Amino acid sequence: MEFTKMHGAGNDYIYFNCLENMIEDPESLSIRLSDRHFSIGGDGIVLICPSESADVRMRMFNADGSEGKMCGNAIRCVAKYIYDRGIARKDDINVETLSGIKKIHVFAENGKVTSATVNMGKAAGLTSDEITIEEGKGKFLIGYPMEAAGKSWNVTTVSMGNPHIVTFVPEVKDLDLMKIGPHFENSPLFPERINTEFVRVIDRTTLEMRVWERGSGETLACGTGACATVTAAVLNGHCDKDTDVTVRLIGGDLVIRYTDDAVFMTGNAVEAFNGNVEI
Ligand SMILES: N[C@H](CCC[C@H](N)C(=O)O)C(=O)O
Repeated sequence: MEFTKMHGAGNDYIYFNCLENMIEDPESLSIRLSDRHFSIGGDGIVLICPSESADVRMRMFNADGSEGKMCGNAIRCVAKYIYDRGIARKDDINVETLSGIKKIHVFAENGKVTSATVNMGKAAGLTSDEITIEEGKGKFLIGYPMEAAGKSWNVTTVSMGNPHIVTFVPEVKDLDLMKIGPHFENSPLFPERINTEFVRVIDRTTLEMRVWERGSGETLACGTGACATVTAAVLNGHCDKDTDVTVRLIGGDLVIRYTDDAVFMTGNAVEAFNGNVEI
């Protein structure tokens, strides 16, 4: 089957056009194809499916086969995919996700999308299924002391349609995420597991972030994670609302604007290559 390899700020997925036919067992396919040595390689796969209520429906699967409820970097690439191919050649595109319909405004040059701004919806607290801490159900937990990897960390909980915790640290470069990441991801505090962002505040409009993603490990960028990061920074007094904040990630920058009604994310969308794979 034909696939397209795309990335947003280096968060790379393998995309399949499922508008005509569905892929069986996407969970196993994601595990197999995400392997960076024995297959195409990626942070997971993304299926572009028909929708009754939007231009298309996005289903994304992490590298471990688990299905994510929302993916910020992937949704920009889905908008690029359908714009560039004339499936929906318009500046404002709607994409259905497991976390509702998201609106994407695309920026194109010579008929090809280069970047997009996504209305990621309203930031919220984690749902009662996502967290076992009573006071954290449905509300932001701000600076909650959490034990992980033999240390205590102050974390802030944020849902962007998928669950995140954000912790502010003096330095991110020296963190051994391969070692500590799984302790956060699999903490018993989060029954559906958790995405974790480690953040250094550079100034009121610039943050540096690394992420350990649920189901994919450390990725070069996380769109929902960058939105959770700026939300947590506003809640902790490090940044201002209604202001563009640049989140510096290993794979590139994302510009995030937190407002009380919605979080907006702007970033690139890049097509790397096309190919065919036995599925
Ligand atoms: N690992 C996430 C999904 C991918 C999110 C991330 N890649 C993004 O760009 O938002 C989860 O299971 O909730």
